[in-house]
Amino acid sequence: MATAAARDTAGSQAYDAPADAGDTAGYERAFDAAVAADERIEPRDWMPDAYRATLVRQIAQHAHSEIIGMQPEANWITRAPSLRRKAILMAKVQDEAGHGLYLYSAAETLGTSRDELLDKLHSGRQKYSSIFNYPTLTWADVGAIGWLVDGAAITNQVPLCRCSYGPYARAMVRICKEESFHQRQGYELLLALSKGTPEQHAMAQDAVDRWWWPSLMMFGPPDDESQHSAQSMAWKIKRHSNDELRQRFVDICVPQAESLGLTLPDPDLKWNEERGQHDFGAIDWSEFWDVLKGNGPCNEQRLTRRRQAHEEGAWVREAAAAHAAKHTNSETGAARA
Ligand SMILES: CC(C)(COP(=O)(O)OP(=O)(O)OC[C@H]1O[C@@H](n2cnc3c(N)ncnc32)[C@H](O)[C@@H]1OP(=O)(O)O)[C@@H](O)C(=O)NCCC(=O)NCCSC(=O)Cc1ccccc1
Repeated sequence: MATAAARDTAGSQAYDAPADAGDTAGYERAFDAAVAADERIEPRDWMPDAYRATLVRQIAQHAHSEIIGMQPEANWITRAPSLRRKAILMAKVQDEAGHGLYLYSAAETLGTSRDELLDKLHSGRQKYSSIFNYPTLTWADVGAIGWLVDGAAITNQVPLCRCSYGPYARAMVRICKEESFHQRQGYELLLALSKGTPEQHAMAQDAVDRWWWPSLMMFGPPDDESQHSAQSMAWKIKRHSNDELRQRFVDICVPQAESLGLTLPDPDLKWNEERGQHDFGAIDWSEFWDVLKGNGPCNEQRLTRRRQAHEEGAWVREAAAAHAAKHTNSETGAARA
């Protein structure tokens, strides 16, 4: 059997599949053995239908989050306080579009088309991250998104670089590198505000107060309410539970908040010597489920804008398809001649 590294360079190839193509139990055993041995599953490998469906669900939701996630920050591009900040923010928002595209491509390797996924997003049949249903009220929110939202995204996504499905795992490597830059720019932006005038400091604190709890919700429901975690962890799609990653994020943020000179809005947040981790207050899960149902402050605005952008982009898709067809025809013509 090829090692994960060898398979990464070799591209798509089947793991040790049974000789008899009708031997479903044999395929299942080979798939389970490949997952147990930490091998990568590649697009042409046999995989259980439910594994494929779980990946499409998660990767599509992830891709949609990147694309919808462009909106809250793009809201501030025209109002960035300096040319430097504007250039950084434009680069960040462009990176997010790129992440969405890698992820849609990864989902396409599972036999689902991008049109189908976008249609499901636009009709509300597939989700995107709850976090992007909150408004960006001040410039400091751009910093809070970078520090907290990108910070939470990295904490969740670094383990996904070891996901059992090859195309998703490989997409995550580059995405995590770029998210790391995003997180640092958010931290640096908040630090500048925190050390600025009393008004700027207050604006930074207010942004952190509003984004802290929704950032903790990004990791998903508590483990005992997470319907997909057990199976996704058995398949090594997810490597850690929602609560484990949430705890890791809290422990990372506490010293960073101190260095920023900002406080986290949780009176119950304190170091637990025995556990070697921070205790933190109760999350308002009713708010989370309500946002998922479409009742967050910006759900309607985000989806309306997305549908509108898709319609406005129709001519670009048509022109690209016409160009590709012309190119293919002229190549075919050249080959005939
Ligand atoms: C951990 C989890 C999100 C959820 O674990 P699972 O095992 O999949 O589910 P579980 O059983 O625990 O949940 C039960 C139900 O609840 C749903 N649900 C749960 N949580 C959420 C939520 N927060 N929002 C909305 N829905 C949520 C879940 O889908 C399921 O519903 P379903 O049955 O599908 O209808 C997982 O899918 C994952 O790691 N995804 C990849 C990472 C990813 O997508 N990152 C996105 C942010 S990227 C970013 O931020 C970059 C950026 C930064 C700045 C600016 C711009 C861009």
